[in-house]
Amino acid sequence: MINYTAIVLAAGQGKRMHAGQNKQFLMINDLPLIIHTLTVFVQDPWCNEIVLVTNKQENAQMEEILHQHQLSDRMTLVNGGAERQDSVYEGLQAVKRTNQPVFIHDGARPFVKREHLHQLAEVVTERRAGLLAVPVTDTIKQKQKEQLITLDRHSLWAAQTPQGFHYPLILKAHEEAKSQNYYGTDDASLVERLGEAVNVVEGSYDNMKLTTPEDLVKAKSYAAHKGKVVKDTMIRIGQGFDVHQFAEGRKCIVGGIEIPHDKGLLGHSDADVLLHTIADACLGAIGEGDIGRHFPDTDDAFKDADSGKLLQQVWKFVTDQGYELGNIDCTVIAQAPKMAPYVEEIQRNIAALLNSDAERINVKATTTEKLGFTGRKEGMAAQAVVLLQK
Ligand SMILES: Nc1ccn([C@@H]2O[C@H](COP(=O)(O)OP(=O)(O)OP(=O)(O)O)[C@@H](O)[C@H]2O)c(=O)n1
Ligand SMILES: C[C@](O)(CO)[C@H](O)COP(=O)(O)O
Repeated sequence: MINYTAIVLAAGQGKRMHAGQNKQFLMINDLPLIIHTLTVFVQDPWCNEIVLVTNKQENAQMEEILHQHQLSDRMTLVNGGAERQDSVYEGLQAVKRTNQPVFIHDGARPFVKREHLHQLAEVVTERRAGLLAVPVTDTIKQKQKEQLITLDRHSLWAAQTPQGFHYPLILKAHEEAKSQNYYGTDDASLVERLGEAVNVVEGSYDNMKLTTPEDLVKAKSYAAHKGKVVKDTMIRIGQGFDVHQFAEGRKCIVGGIEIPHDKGLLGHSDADVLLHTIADACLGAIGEGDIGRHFPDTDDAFKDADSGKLLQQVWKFVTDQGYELGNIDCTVIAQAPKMAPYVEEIQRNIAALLNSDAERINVKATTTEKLGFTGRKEGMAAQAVVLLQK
């Protein structure tokens, strides 16, 4: 997972839309245009910062619709400038996470696909600058006096947004353009002026920019038939529960961490009660049964197996189906050993196993007030809930 910041531009006037108001507020079926666009980023687990650039006169209206759609606390609002480029500059000033890729995106492009956002994040991380673009499909001609001269279509691409950059690079590009009073029609062109390569990620023709009334008709039809971002998100939830008894001469491994204790957990594998529970919750979420079905305790291959490796295999089933982690919440139930000193290390270890980050994983521990088998220190139990999304 690569975290990125999204600057979403909504401070224009939408004059070419001829709607008598900023096109960002126009309804595409049941949602305003800008809510469609923001939802893509709000729902992308890779996006951990959103800066929304608004028109000063429209602050109250924008705040109202953000509030209506429970998005107010997910983003920083900043006022834009006279031209798109001025608005981007204001957005850049408001970015807090300057050590991760920053994407600049038109609020008027509501249908960008998550897979392309992730490809862009990878390209920017490796090569500092990138943009989404598509090969042109019309024959493009250049007007020279009264004639149209045909250009070679094979080398022509239509630039889209987002365009993504290392923060210091795009800031420098904008500062240079500002000091020279140079205006370009996109951000990549400002970076090109510095002599830096901007790498292409082939996007989708669905990532249209709503500019004219005809575009609005197309967007409504697209949203109605297949592109409606809110309803297309698949969410799956799974829960797990597991118990292992204590035994002499065994290691006490919980969440992949060996915990000092006079007894360990008994099982066919390393008996990591917490990782088994999480694996079960993941399998439950994708409707794939439980770990007993995939790694039977009658199979010698799994004798003393490292449960971290089993969880990684389970996680591959999950990611092969296109899901990503929303979050995991789990509870270790044990009278002893004391778990609190190990909780953070366990969270980090689970995050590493799932190629995720520790903020998405919450591990709690409880005793059972000396009641039951855990209270009598005969064993340990664990529960987990996992949320997956794609
Ligand atoms: N001063 C400006 C101008 C444009 N934008 C934003 O940049 C995006 C792309 O610009 P465009 O499609 O040209 O939008 P408008 O400027 O609103 O449209 P028009 O040129 O027709 O007035 C839009 O999301 C728009 O809100 C902006 O934030 N600040
Ligand atoms: C940035 C852009 O969307 C890339 O295609 C485009 O250049 C914006 O142009 P606009 O005239 O400001 O809409």
